[in-house]
Amino acid sequence: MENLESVRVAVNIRPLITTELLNGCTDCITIVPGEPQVQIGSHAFTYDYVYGGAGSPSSAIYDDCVAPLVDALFHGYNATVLAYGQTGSGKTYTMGTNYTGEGGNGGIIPKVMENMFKRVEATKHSTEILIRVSFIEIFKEEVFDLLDSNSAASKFEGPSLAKHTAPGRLPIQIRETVNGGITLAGVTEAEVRTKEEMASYLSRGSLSRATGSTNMNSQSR
Ligand SMILES: Nc1ncnc2c1ncn2[C@@H]1O[C@H](COP(=O)(O)OP(=O)(O)OP(=O)(O)O)[C@@H](O)[C@H]1O
Repeated sequence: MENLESVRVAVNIRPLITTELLNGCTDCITIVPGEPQVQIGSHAFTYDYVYGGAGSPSSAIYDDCVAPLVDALFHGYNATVLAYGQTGSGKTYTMGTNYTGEGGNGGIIPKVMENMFKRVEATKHSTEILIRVSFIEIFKEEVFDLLDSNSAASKFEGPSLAKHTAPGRLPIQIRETVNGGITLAGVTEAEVRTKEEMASYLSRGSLSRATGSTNMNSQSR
């Protein structure tokens, strides 16, 4: 039955970070043993998976939740992995979108890249596969192309500067296609042939993000 569900929800509980410990914060979530269920006070919430804390190790997220989607891609399906949570809850860390190219491959996206190209390599004699990447940021209800080399954001030289809204960045337009789909007009779709090439777009786009640093997320950048 589980595989028939097209949407599955996993919770990744992060440990308290140093500033929280210094402020005397304590864990408020307990995991119901043997169940994908967490308890906060008198409220219990059930998900498809629970990682971190006393749940399954976070390192299992890719194999459990994402590897089947990568497999499905090669069978012609679309797949989306969406990280949702308040600021500082661990979305960037879990997804791996603070990628610098040096180590730190624990996030979901670096693992997707690695496994996609393994698959491409294994099937290259029988199948031709075209991979294109886009990297956008939705910031204050506008969409920005993080791979646009003409954009002011991409010309920023370091991650510390990239924390601020880039002046002069032009948002891209969201349009509806004739058949009712949604398209991002003119968004960069870069063709990539190797994992390294794709990783360079991820690290370039990561540096161009304008997302503000907050007290809760500043250590992840
Ligand atoms: N599973 C984890 N294990 C250890 N540290 C973590 C984990 N998840 C997040 N952190 C740390 O918690 C802090 C906040 O995480 P992160 O920046 O990923 O949050 P975020 O949800 O992306 O925030 P924002 O929405 O503001 O961008 C960072 O210091 C990060 O290194």
